[in-house]
Amino acid sequence: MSGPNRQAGDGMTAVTPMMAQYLEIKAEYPDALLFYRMGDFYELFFDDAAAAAEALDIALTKRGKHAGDDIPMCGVPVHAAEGYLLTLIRKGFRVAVCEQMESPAEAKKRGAKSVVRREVVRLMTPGTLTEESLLEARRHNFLVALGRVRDEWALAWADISTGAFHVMPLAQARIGAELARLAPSELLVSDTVDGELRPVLGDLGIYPTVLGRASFDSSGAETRLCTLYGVQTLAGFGSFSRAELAAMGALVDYLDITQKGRLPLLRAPQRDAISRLLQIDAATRRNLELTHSMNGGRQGSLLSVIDRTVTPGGARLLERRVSSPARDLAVIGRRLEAIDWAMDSALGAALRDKLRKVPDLDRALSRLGLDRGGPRDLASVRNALEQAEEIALALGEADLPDLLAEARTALHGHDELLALLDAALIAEPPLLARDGGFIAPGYDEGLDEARKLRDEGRSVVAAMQAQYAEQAGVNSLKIKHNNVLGYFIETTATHAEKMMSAPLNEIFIHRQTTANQVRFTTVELTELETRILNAGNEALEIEKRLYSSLREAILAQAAQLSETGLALSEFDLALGLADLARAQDWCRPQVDESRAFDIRGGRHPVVERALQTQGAGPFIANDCGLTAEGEAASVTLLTGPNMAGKSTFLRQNALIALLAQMGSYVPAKRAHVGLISQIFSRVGASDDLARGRSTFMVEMVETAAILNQADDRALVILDEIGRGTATYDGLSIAWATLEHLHGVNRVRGLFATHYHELTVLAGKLEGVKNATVAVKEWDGEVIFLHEVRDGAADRSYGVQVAQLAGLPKAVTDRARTILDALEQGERERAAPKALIDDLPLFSAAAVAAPAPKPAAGPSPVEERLASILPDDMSPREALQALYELKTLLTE
Ligand SMILES: Nc1ncnc2c1ncn2[C@@H]1O[C@H](COP(=O)(O)OP(=O)(O)OP(=O)(O)O)[C@@H](O)[C@H]1O
Repeated sequence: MSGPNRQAGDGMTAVTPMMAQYLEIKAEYPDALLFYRMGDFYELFFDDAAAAAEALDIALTKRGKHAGDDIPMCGVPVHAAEGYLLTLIRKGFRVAVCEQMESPAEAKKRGAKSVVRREVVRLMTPGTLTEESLLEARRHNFLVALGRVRDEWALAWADISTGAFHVMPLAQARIGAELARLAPSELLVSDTVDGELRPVLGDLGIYPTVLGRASFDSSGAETRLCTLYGVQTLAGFGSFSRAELAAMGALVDYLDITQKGRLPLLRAPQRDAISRLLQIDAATRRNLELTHSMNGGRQGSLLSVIDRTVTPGGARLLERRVSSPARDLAVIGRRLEAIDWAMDSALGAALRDKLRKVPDLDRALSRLGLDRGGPRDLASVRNALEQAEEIALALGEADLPDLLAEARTALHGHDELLALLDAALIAEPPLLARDGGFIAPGYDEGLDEARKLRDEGRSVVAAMQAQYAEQAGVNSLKIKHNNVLGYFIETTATHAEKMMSAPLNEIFIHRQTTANQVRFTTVELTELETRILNAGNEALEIEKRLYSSLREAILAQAAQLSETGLALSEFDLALGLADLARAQDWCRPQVDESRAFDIRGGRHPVVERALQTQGAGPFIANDCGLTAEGEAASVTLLTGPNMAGKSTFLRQNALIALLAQMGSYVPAKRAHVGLISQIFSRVGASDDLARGRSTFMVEMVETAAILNQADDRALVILDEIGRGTATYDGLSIAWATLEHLHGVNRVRGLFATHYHELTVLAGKLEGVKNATVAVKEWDGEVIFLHEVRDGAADRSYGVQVAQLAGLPKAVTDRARTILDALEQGERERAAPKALIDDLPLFSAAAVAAPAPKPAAGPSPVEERLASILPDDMSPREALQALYELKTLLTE
């Protein structure tokens, strides 16, 4: 065998003990980057190193060989690891953190070649974070699990950084909408449902974490949940379906895996019922920009303009309310009463000042629960309780509405814990318990004693320095301390000579000579050092013990403490919404069982805010009357020029409905909203090429969802449906859609369109009326008044708007000529009115008529249909096939 080959062969066999350990651990975490602790660094090897180096933009080096090849390596210092972890998690990686479980010295005791014992202590994933620096304070971080047992489905979700834990049974068709509501940071699915749900999840941009089916086993789930809560049976929490158990069990199993057996504090699971929530699907959420604007950020969303909360907990409560408005009159009423009180209360400003000082109680608790906290988290609990106490005191016996009266009760009851923390902690403790220095003097006698010894020792050092300086006759002599030598005496080389010769050399023992300095010690100094060290260590030990007992005391009351946290958030939210309502002149909506929808002087909160900040003139308030009579529908058909404000008007009414049902005041002079079950909002034709669908296909898929799901309590907002295709197809589809919504779904709705032909429906269908956004024409130009009035628009003003947009004058002049010619041609051919009168107006019934049966054998259409395999088609191919079928039909 030749030399080089032999060397490669050696490389194959010579796996170092450390590399063997690395490979063994790595094999357990194939889907995660392994942060392998080596001294002060986390090192990554092989593919992990390449991926991390690229993602973190750090140098990729190499270390040793494996199977004859260089081992790629990169590393990050432990003290700066959090920043790197944040980047990796944001980029979608999961990270297994592997620590050294013993010191190298301990390993050596087992034999010279022993490798330090290492273990993965935590698997970091986007849904299981607790670190302040890795989380957004004002947002939830939901880990969601989707369970299924036969035809039953359920979602369970938890935010381990706050302890929230919920479960909800749901129909398969609702999965997309509910996931859009929760916006999970991480979704767990079983490998058995993964494939089936890929399209839904893909649409939402969710890449699930796929677990084995054992994680979703519903009987194992019961055991896991009982262990988590330390109970014999789950009966005390309610009775759960198999699917709900499967989802909750998988979630707890995953926490067990990622937290390595250290389970977070989770509140008792709370069942949410879809029937109690206003239903909003994913497309509507996007379209109404509830918590994110179209460009993805929080800026420009409804949430961003209504958030006046002053605590992170309050902000998260608001996010929950905006994402999940209620459908329950009692719930809405209670929330509105809380705001009524906050509007009138003279205490408001004082309470908000106190709330501003409330730290993030939920997240501090969660870190303490996972034993990832520190003295600062203890102080957060103390500070929150202190403010809770002060707020309760300020409220006194004030007459509060139910919601806040209950919250006030939850503010109390922590006197003992507060007194304990108050006595035990200094005002501003350090982040980590490691170095001590957080327990207040006077709290623990033993600690005070040890600290005294340690500190006295330090003053003895100062005295000793003066004494030695005199003895040696060297004024510049200093006693210093470093981690290598401990305490030592230092002097310049010029004076050292004297100290190294008799008689001084009997006292001063030489330790080290550096470039300019010589260092000594003495017997006395060494003894003193030992005393200081011992006292210091003892103080540290005592502090660590006290830290644990304070942590225990807090955890013993975790459940009540999180109630207190929620109570503070309720006050914060009510006061925040009241402040907003006062500042922006919002009104209290009347919400009841009727089918009313009557808004006077309504405004769009986000557009109005934008106009305010740009100083671009006032927002024009508009009325909207969609009150439905009896069982009938009530639809307003809105026509008007481009840029007139149609979309704004449509959305503002959907937002007012949503705000009213989340239990907030609304941007209007007056608002009467009969309970709404679902809100649908669609905009015609926005391209969705990223998901491989044509503009028109998206529009139709979304319209289909509405026609299939809307009930007579739905509010439907359609903006230019049908515009993504040829004029007559579009008009026909818009026409039939409107008829269906009116006759079958019987919704309350707003329908904006450029098809002026549709306006004749107002005369034909009871419950459909016309409205238009007014403009003035002046000197050939349009002036937008943004006023919604009864009646239909006479024309589109498209050419004028194009002119405003800066199209060259030659083009707009030519367009005007063409438009005149077209309009004249149309008038001469046949009045469109005639065409419209011929159409089967109540075609919802006509559509239901059975299609004529073919005489014999399959028709070409049927043959083609039979050959289609929908599962194998992309949306684009499906659309193509649809066109083919249509052509075949006409042939
Ligand atoms: N009520 C209003 N008061 C003041 N300004 C308004 C009002 N409504 C809309 N605007 C302004 O007009 C702009 C255009 O509004 P919007 O997008 O709603 O028009 P549109 O009729 O839907 O237009 P298009 O048909 O071209 O989509 C808005 O960005 C806003 O600045």
